[in-house]
Amino acid sequence: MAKLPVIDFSKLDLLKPGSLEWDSVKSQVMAALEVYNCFDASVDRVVELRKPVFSAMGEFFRLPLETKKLCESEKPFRGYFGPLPLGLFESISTDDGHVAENVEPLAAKLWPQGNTSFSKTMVSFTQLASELEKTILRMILESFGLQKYTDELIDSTNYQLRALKYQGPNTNEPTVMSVPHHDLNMITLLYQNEVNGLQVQTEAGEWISIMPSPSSIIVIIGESLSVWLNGRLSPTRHSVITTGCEVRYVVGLFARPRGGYLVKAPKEVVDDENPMLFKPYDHEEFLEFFSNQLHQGVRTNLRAYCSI
Ligand SMILES: O=C(O)CCC(=O)C(=O)O
Ligand SMILES: [Fe+2]
Repeated sequence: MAKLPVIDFSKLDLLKPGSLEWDSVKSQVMAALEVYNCFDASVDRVVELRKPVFSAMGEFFRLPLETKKLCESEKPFRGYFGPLPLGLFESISTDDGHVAENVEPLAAKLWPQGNTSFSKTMVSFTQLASELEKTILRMILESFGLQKYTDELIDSTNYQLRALKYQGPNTNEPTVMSVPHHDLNMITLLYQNEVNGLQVQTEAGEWISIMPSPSSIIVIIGESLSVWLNGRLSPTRHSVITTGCEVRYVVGLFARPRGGYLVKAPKEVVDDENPMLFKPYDHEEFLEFFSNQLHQGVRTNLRAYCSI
């Protein structure tokens, strides 16, 4: 069975644009995306966060439902605490989760006596993941000759932190927890506990099961990056299928365009041979449309929403 390429990002802090090391990692990234639409970034520094992150998430998800619901729709938090089909899935998100001041109020709301280790741990993860995301984004833009747009894109990114919990389905029958989909944001980074389940579809259409190591951060391309690149990269189609009774925890960084920023393909990727495929759009406006449609039982997709 095909295996996702593993790319060594252990020298993340030392990788500098223009260096030989940078160019070598960049070409591995582009080669992996071309075939797999996805790759496994190996980051040794995340291993020391593994225990604290999953124990903080366990502490959060074990809180009573009424307590978790306190933060369900209060900005900068967004929660989902079921009921979903099967009632198996819960999640909580924080906008700009790399900023301690955004995560601390969540801990203060949930634990009246405070819980500084929860916010510290989650913020440390988001900071590390956002550094990795910026590096990968810069490499992708450079390889399309678009590096001058890197700062503009980074400045207009919301580094959303998301914690996900999947209850085990209590059966050995593979059970679909998340149907095949594309993420809507620019880039998603996923870090999971020992319970596997993520599957991704290669460019040739083959589905592969992801078996990450403790240092693996899985890199997924979302639809808005594909739109911004005028289709130069395909978004990663993926799903979650699990078995057994163990809880699956995933912490993710969902880098997405801020409201007010017009997502528009730069002129360098538009020419006679590559006409503009998508209308410029505002991501927050799209998300509002998306969520209204979802309430009516329709899952739209971004490329259809803004296609010309
Ligand atoms: O659980 C995972 O590994 C993937 C989650 C996912 O696809 C999503 O939240 O969009
Ligand atoms: Fe996803």
